[in-house]
Amino acid sequence: MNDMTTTDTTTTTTVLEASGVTMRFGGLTAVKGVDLKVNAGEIVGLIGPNGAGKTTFFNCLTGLYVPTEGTVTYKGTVLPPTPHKVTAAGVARTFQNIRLFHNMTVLENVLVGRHTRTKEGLWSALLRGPGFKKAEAASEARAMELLEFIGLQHKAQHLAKNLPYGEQRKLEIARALASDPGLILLDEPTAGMNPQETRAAEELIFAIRDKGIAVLVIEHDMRFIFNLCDRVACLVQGEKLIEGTAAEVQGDERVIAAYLGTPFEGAPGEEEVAEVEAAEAHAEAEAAETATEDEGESETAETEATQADADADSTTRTEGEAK
Ligand SMILES: Nc1ncnc2c1ncn2[C@@H]1O[C@H](COP(=O)(O)OP(=O)(O)OP(=O)(O)O)[C@@H](O)[C@H]1O
Repeated sequence: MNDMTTTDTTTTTTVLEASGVTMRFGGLTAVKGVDLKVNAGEIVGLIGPNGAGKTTFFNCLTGLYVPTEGTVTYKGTVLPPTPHKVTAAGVARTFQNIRLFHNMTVLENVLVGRHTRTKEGLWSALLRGPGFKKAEAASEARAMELLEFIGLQHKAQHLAKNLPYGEQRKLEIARALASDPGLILLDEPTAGMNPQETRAAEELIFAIRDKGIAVLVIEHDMRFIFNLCDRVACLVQGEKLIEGTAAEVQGDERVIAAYLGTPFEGAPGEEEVAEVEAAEAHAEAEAAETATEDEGESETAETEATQADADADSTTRTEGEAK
């Protein structure tokens, strides 16, 4: 994206293509041979239970990790394995844990995101020559435009740390947009947000897509993801379990099983799940047995108490009669 004008979103050009991406950490394979495409104008969701490998996959796409195997291309060119070069190539991202410069202003945070698009060199910056001043003014204008886009222009001079949580997340998105990406990767953009903030985040992501920026988003909030995404891929234990439209993925029983923890055919850890279920069934049966025993005991105690009352009554009556 090089301006804020709305672009045609009907094109099917592939923006990002990950082929056979594998990431191993010693003996642990966090991502196993994952293929994924994001086309221009698309919002693609990446879901999966905790520890499924979603963030690791993002890190492989953005140069934070060099994949053990596989390739990642952006608009047909293999992405360089360094984060700032990936950003310069046109892929921006946000992080699961907000990474703002807390003691800098809102505007300064967005300006930091502009650095890959600023051509002025060190000497120009030090001497603050006319070239630098012109570039600085242009960057500031662009940053203000982005703040307006996310609705934070009135807080440009506030310190980032003083923003409410939902606005800090928005600011992170504005900072990522400042590098004029063609693709933005959002890692849990609604984490910790209330329902209103989540709704606003959804609108913001649609607006980003409408500006011609493709979106790949990781989220745990299923309602959010299925509302938002054109396609959704689900990772389970590092592998892509399924990819399809929101409706296809939402209704797939393997996805439901992955989230609810029910075993499905071929699922890793099936034996362990069966073992846990057997143990739970055993514990339930024992609890039911104990409850029956307790019931029996309390019934006996009740009978004994009734009998004792009856005995006491008859004694009283006998005593009365004797008087
Ligand atoms: N730098 C690392 N070194 C070793 N293991 C790692 C590293 N990063 C991630 N892992 C492991 O890789 C697996 C996948 O983790 P990852 O954070 O990618 O999952 P996730 O799907 O993003 O989870 P969540 O939804 O909880 O954020 C986990 O078992 C994790 O412990």
